[in-house]
Amino acid sequence: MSQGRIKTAVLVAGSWGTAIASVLADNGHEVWLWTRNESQAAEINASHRNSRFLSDAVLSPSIRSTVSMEEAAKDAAAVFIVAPSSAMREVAASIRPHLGKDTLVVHATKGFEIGSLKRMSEVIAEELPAYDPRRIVVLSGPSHAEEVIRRCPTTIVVAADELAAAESAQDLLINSDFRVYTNDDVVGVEVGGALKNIIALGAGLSDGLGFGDNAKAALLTRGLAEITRLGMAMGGDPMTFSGLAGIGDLVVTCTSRHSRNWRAGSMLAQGLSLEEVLSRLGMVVEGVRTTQAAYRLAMQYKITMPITAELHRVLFEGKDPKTAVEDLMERDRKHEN
Ligand SMILES: NC(=O)C1=CN([C@@H]2O[C@H](COP(=O)(O)OP(=O)(O)OC[C@H]3O[C@@H](n4cnc5c(N)ncnc54)[C@H](OP(=O)(O)O)[C@@H]3O)[C@@H](O)[C@H]2O)C=CC1
Ligand SMILES: O=C(CO)COP(=O)(O)O
Repeated sequence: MSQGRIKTAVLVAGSWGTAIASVLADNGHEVWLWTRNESQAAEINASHRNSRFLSDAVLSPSIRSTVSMEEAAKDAAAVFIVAPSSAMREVAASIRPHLGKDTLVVHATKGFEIGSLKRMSEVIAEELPAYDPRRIVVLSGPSHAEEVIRRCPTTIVVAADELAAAESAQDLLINSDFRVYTNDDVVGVEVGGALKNIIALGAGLSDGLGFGDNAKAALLTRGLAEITRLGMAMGGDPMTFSGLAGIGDLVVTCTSRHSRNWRAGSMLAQGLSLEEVLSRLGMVVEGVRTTQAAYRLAMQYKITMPITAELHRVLFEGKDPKTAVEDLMERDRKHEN
């Protein structure tokens, strides 16, 4: 079901947007990579590099970068929004005047809007009121940009209420290095992709404190239990959390040296403040805001999320991480399920 060469726009030119642009270019599509940063656009166009975010990669010369949203999005058959969750509403609103009725809208952002606690597809639907929300596709799964750009074998999932939209995204992205599955559980895929970052922060803390592999396995397993509980309460299919957007992404983010969330946790364990950690990393660490959002969502849905609650105390209430682990271990005894 190939769509042939089409015009695509990727917003924005961070690590993940640049990697997705590269997959689209590898598949022969016309790719416009939008950024708000003129010097970054100039570097991508002249040197085929995005040195701030993917310093080792040489990009396809066919990727063109622009600071003009009109140039990127006008007449595009597919628009990929790959902004941090904090910028999603602003970026989605900025494409509204240029979006065609039949344009495919895909987002690859992992987080919630902090004020409204909305999922990213809900934010996009609000900002694009003329667009059929059933056709908004979410892209998620275990996929570090640093490996995708090197064409390491990667599997991801694309989900939409209207399966044909997910299949269109699958068709645009799939190749022999990048295997794309479809799903119709938008809620589960979005919630799984967002919440795993909380557990990855915890895994980084645990590793940084030298707690070993048993502790990490415990965090992954009990973390998945929390993710599944909240995800199901929000309407997700339990099966999704055993898939790429659940356990798949949880494993890669909790174990990979590429993960910014894991690295942030391990730096916190060294005693750095949250502000210092974020400024040293210089890239988005979604798990910080997602911990705030999930803490509130857990209260809203009356779900027990002990790891999230302890991480919230460590990040925002000054609790010592070692005491947080002791408190987790000394909770009332429980049946596993
Ligand atoms: N990196 C990865 O491997 C993966 C990331 N993701 C998800 O993708 C999303 C984006 O992350 P990632 O690409 O890694 O982030 P990066 O930190 O690599 O890049 C963030 C980008 O967002 C831009 N930006 C921030 N605010 C705005 C704004 N208001 N308007 C326009 N541009 C803005 C930044 O531009 P500037 O430089 O001008 O500040 C920068 O280009 C996150 O939700 C993340 O969880 C998902 C899978 C893999
Ligand atoms: O979502 C990711 C991999 O699938 C990226 O995780 P980090 O944001 O922790 O680097």
